[in-house]
Amino acid sequence: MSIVELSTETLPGVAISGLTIAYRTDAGELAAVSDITLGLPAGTITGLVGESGSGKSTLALSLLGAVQKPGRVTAGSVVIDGIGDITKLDEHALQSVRGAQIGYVFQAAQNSLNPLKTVGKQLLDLGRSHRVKDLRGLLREAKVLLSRMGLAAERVLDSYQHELSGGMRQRVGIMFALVLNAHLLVLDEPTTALDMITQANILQIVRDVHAERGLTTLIVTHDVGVVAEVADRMAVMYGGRVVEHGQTMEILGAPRHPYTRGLISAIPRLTGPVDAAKPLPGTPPTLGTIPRTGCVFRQRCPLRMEICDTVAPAMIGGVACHAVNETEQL
Ligand SMILES: Nc1ncnc2c1ncn2[C@@H]1O[C@H](COP(=O)(O)OP(=O)(O)OP(=O)(O)O)[C@@H](O)[C@H]1O
Repeated sequence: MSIVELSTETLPGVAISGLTIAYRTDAGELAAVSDITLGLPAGTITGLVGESGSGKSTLALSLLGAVQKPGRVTAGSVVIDGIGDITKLDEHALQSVRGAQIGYVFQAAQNSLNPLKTVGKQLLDLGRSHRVKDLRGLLREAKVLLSRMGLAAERVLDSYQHELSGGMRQRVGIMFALVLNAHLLVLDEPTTALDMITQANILQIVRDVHAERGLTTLIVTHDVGVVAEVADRMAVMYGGRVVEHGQTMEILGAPRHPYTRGLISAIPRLTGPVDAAKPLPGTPPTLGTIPRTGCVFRQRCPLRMEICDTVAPAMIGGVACHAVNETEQL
């Protein structure tokens, strides 16, 4: 195996359509992700951003067919080029695509290694579980990736989790996500809990590996700064819905949805007055308090209109907001 050059036709794009994912709770089955339609164009990095509880991880898990009980996909599809609708695959088929075609690094990847086995041993386990015949080739590929990420490959493969720093474990997680040559990469909060320098370093690695390998990447984060740093495109989630999506530079330069505007003006700047950052008033909804009719953002919205109480705004031109759509049509 080696790092391969891919033509754009072979890259897997993803089409999420009308996707709804609900969790069973004491109060009944409640949607954590509601009617999301979103494309991840082949070869791009998409940043999925939103506050805690907005449904980002649930959406990311659905790309791997890995939504866990008590959760389930209740409507819609996730079609990955070359794989098909992942929501329709059985567990056996899912196990063979996970890792091999879809690489992933989940939240808390820093603690997800097996503490009792060296990294190298875990790599061989991964290879065997995917019936890789050339295990030497797999080790070679892992070493290439680890060195590429600035690590002493031999030493890392011989190490146990506790012998590696948080940033090193994170890079090991990325190696595991890519070593089977996956072309779709899902990263959930890959830099949370890392210091600024290590965070910048990991993001640089994500950008480089993405470009070198021609990946399609989804990066989940609560940090708009991370999106600004790496993502070509971005999608903003609130209360289980995507409220705005498009090119990162366009959205950051001129956010249209009132929630996106709030998110961006809440970021403290390095320059300028220290009190210039304006936190969004109010708190985001939880699974039990997401409004089930009308707009999910209306309780915190400065542009609220009567229709927002009863009708969920459709996504028009990349933004789902009655007020914005009305103003832009004038
Ligand atoms: N196993 C579960 N059972 C019940 N509810 C769940 C479960 N997992 C998540 N939820 C709920 O679904 C909603 C979305 O959670 P999710 O983890 O997808 O959000 P998130 O945006 O990724 O947040 P965070 O950044 O805090 O992980 C939340 O209200 C959460 O409490």
